[in-house]
Amino acid sequence: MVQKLTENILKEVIVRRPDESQKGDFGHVLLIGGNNQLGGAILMAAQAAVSSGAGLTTVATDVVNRTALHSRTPEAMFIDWTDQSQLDAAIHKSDVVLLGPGMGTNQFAVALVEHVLDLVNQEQILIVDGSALTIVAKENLVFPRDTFTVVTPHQMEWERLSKIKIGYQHEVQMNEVQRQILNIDVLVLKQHHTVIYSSAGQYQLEIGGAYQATGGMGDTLGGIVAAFVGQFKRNPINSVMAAVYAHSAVAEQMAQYSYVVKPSFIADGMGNFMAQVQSNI
Ligand SMILES: NC(=O)C1=CN([C@@H]2O[C@H](COP(=O)(O)OP(=O)(O)OC[C@H]3O[C@@H](n4cnc5c(N)ncnc54)[C@H](OP(=O)(O)O)[C@@H]3O)[C@@H](O)[C@H]2O)[C@@H](O)CC1
Ligand SMILES: Nc1ncnc2c1ncn2[C@@H]1O[C@H](COP(=O)(O)OP(=O)(O)O)[C@@H](O)[C@H]1O
Ligand SMILES: [Mg+2]
Repeated sequence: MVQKLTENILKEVIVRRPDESQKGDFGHVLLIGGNNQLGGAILMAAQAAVSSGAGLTTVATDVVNRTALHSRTPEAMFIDWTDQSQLDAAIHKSDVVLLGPGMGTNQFAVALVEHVLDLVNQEQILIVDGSALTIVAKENLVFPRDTFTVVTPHQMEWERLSKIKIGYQHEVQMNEVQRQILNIDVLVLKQHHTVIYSSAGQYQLEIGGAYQATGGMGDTLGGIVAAFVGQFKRNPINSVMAAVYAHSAVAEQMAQYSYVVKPSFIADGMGNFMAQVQSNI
């Protein structure tokens, strides 16, 4: 049975930060993506991660994106994704890896996805989105069994992965067997009124709307999810659900005075939104 995802999830997850704390306590997030054509995707994810409270954010991307990253989000660190030793060191240091926004699907991207799936360990959280999902589907790769894995496909990406056609992707299709075969811990099946499947049950978002139908909206969600699971560590499933709710709640607020809501505006609105939630506790 699909349950309604309510705003209560926000208060459960977004808690006051302890005074005795430092950036290392709020998650080191590594974002991997952005080829020489789709750099915007990883830039949006980076902006969203920083604005949603990731303690440290590193971006492994094509070198062509370095200046844009530094000028848009100087809080983020840069790694040239062809530098294998730097990349491996960054993967080892991170608490959360977001793999795929704007990555493209060429041979280099395929090898990179294989490498990252191989290297992540059981203490980390892996989020797979965008091109990386298309690669996993096309190359018949498997998600790591021991790493907590969150996937955030839109309906076509989910069709590629699960082989379930759009229109047949209702709740009974994502059962325990599929979860085990695909090694997915949380499936965020993005659509109008996104559905989230996990061992906690099936939850449907009932907020958000067509003002979100613009390129980069999912890339931004990926950054928010990464920041939330990185800093709110108590219950990763709840943290993913809170991220999904917050993303659309901010969009809904902005849609009151904007016909379309730019993904990067949602990123910028996150800090204020999270403060509102926390002060209402
Ligand atoms: N600024 C940037 O750098 C941006 C970079 N981006 C990056 O680009 C990469 C490719 O991602 P992608 O989603 O754009 O393309 P792809 O995986 O081919 O899927 C599209 C195909 O699926 C179909 N489709 C059916 N249902 C659908 C649904 N509910 N939602 C969406 N599509 C749906 C759809 O059908 P159609 O719209 O044609 O009817 C079409 O045939 C990825 O890494 C992403 O991060 C983008 O974020 C944009 C901004
Ligand atoms: N009509 C809509 N109503 C509500 N949410 C929408 C609508 N269209 C798109 N979205 C949301 O926007 C995001 C789109 O993700 P995705 O397709 O991955 O975008 P991109 O890859 O361009 O960043 C998802 O979170 C989806 O739920
Ligand atoms: Mg996407």
